[in-house]
Amino acid sequence: MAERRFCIGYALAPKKQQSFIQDSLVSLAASRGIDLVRIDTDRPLLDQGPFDCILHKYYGEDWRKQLIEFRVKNPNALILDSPDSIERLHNRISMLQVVSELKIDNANESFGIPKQIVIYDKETLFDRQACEGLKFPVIAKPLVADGSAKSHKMALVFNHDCLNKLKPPIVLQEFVNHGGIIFKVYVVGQYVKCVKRKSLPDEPEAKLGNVEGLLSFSQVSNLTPREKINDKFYKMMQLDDTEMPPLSFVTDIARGLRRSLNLNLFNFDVIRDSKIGTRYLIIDINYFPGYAKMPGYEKVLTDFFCDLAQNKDSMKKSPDAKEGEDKIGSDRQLPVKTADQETRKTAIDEDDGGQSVNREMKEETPVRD
Ligand SMILES: O=P(O)(O)O[C@@H]1[C@@H](OP(=O)(O)O)[C@H](OP(=O)(O)O)[C@H](O)[C@H](OP(=O)(O)O)[C@H]1OP(=O)(O)O
Ligand SMILES: Nc1ncnc2c1ncn2[C@@H]1O[C@H](COP(=O)(O)OP(=O)(O)O)[C@@H](O)[C@H]1O
Ligand SMILES: [Mg+2]
Ligand SMILES: [Mg+2]
Repeated sequence: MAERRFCIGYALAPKKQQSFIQDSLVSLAASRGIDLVRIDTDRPLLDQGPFDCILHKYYGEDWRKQLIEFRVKNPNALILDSPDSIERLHNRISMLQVVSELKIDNANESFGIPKQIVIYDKETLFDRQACEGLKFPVIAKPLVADGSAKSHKMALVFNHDCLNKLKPPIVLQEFVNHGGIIFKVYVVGQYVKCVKRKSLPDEPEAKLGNVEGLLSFSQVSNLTPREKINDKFYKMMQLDDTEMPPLSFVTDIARGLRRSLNLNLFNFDVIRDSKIGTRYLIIDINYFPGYAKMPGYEKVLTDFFCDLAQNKDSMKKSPDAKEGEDKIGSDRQLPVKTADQETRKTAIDEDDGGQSVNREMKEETPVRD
């Protein structure tokens, strides 16, 4: 009898397709019975396939409608992830709301989000009262985080007078000194990996040479060294010497976020408050991030796809998904392998191929079925 293969159709923007769909991933997945097939987004989705699963980072009303139709015609197919769940990450306020609602018992470390306010119009920007209680410097971030270049354009603002240079709607978030290092926590289903990256330098380094009171920047952790805001600072700073956050703590947060966001594929940015060394602040959550930057991403993703293939048949509707609701995929997550506990692998390592620690961890039910 012919081998039963699991077909995953992917719909990705060209840049994403180029970085994520590498030959090494396609061939490893194929060797384990998973076919990765490109979806032509210029053609109707229903004319393509058949697909057991759709993997997508693709937007627009038309695409959403096509996914709804696809779901009606293919009730057993998985859609990763639900457009509704992804949507929540497209607004920098709703994105971080889940963090504030998360409860994790940890005696040594604490977590939260930096103090922030949202400004919808120019008048409020001039209103000093609106910013009362907010300490400068602040980072001004576009409210919308839809993946456009514009949505990554930030400004470090040193005083209230400079706010008038900004274009609402924006979020003003207190800048927190964090030693110039950011932790990026990648989540792929039950798998969690934390890496270090360079970030904005602490004040006053960030302010050095700045006379305007406002410093614009974009995608700091992805910049080449030449483009770094203050290269001298990074030379002085030792990325290698920075201690990682405790593995179990990061994993607990990742697990909690995965449940409440109802997403399988995301990462989040965490900084450690230099003033309170045990306080961690989550500043950003991204859907389907640059996984190809994770060493060994092919295996992590292939393992995840194989888990999907194995567990697909046992996936059920979640109790809170109403019939006919415009929820695609959000009612489907990978069920746990045992009734209430399972062993899973969590990895913490350095971004640039440094030391890597893999630990087997016991965790409670990581996802609901
Ligand atoms: O392209 P990459 O590999 O830098 O990945 C970007 C992510 O970088 P990261 O994995 O966190 O280092 C990036 O993360 P940051 O916002 O830089 O924290 C975003 O997830 C970005 O997607 P979008 O533009 O917000 O839709 C991601 O871009 P897309 O590839 O999804 O367009
Ligand atoms: N509250 C903050 N305090 C200090 N640095 C921050 C803060 N928020 C963001 N940053 C820095 O700005 C960068 C971009 O901000 P982020 O919210 O992650 O936006 P993006 O979605 O474009 O990645 C972060 O990677 C970090 O270096
Ligand atoms: Mg970020
Ligand atoms: Mg982001």
